[in-house]
Amino acid sequence: MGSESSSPKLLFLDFSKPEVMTQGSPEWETLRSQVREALQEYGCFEASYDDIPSHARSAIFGATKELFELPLETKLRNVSEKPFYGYIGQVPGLQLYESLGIDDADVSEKVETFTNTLWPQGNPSFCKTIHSYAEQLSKLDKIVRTMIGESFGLDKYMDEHFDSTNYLLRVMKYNCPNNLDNIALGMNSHTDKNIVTILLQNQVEGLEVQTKDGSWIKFQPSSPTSFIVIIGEALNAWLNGRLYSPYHRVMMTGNEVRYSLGLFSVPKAGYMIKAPEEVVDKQHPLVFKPYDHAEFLSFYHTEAGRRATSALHAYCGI
Ligand SMILES: O=C(O)CCC(=O)C(=O)O
Ligand SMILES: [Fe+2]
Repeated sequence: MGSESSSPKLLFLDFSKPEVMTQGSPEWETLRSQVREALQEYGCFEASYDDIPSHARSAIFGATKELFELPLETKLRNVSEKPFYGYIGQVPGLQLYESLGIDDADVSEKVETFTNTLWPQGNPSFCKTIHSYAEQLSKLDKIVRTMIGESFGLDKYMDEHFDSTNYLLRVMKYNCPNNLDNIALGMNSHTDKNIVTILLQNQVEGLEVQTKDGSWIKFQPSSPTSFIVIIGEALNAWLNGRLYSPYHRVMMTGNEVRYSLGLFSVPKAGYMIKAPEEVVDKQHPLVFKPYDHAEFLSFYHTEAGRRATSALHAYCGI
């Protein structure tokens, strides 16, 4: 146990079969238990999801490259009043990493605004590719959340829950380390603070996920078309800590550039994340006071928030 060579693989769950996608079918219920099991144990799983076919995946990586090839001064136009939603790059200690954020990427007018900021003359094919990817993948996010909600008996809260979240698409590039054999940090170890994250990477590996016992699993997809679903602290807080929100990081080796896309479901400002009574009992006493995600993020981005082992516990732990 514990060594990287013998480390377990993440569970592989198949969201491609139509029977599985019919809410209430026996296949749906089987998958729902597997989702719950995977998220309790690892906080993440590998997913196959054919609703984004291979030509759409090629298109999204084409659009991603096109975006990163823009001059730096153009990419810097991607700004946002929300911290860390805009362009990020040239960060000291994180030189390989560069990313841009598209808020409300499932809403076509928002993607159009983003596109026109970077291409004032317009770029309809980029716009369409990004929007249809986000829109299609948001369905997988909703399936996963519906399954989790059902498995905890929270069906009656789901409409409000979905209405209180939106989607950020973050497009990421990790340059390769200069020296071969030189492992380099692509992204620091962190937990996601949002609800659910769904990642797609090009063929270049690098993502590692920490298990409860502290060992690191390298994400080695069973298929190059797989997604990885990771849950964030906001979902775990809503569920009164009943799942596990894993630390993960990106370690780069070799001489190929890694591209990845993360679709993040995020609580809207003003939505109080409060564990419903169904998930609180004697065995599971309340872990967090109700909190507003946007206010928590402001704390997280302070010195005290960054230094805390768990920023969420420091902010609103009981
Ligand atoms: O690029 C990846 O695979 C991981 C990205 C990630 O963890 C994040 O953006 O939160
Ligand atoms: Fe992450």
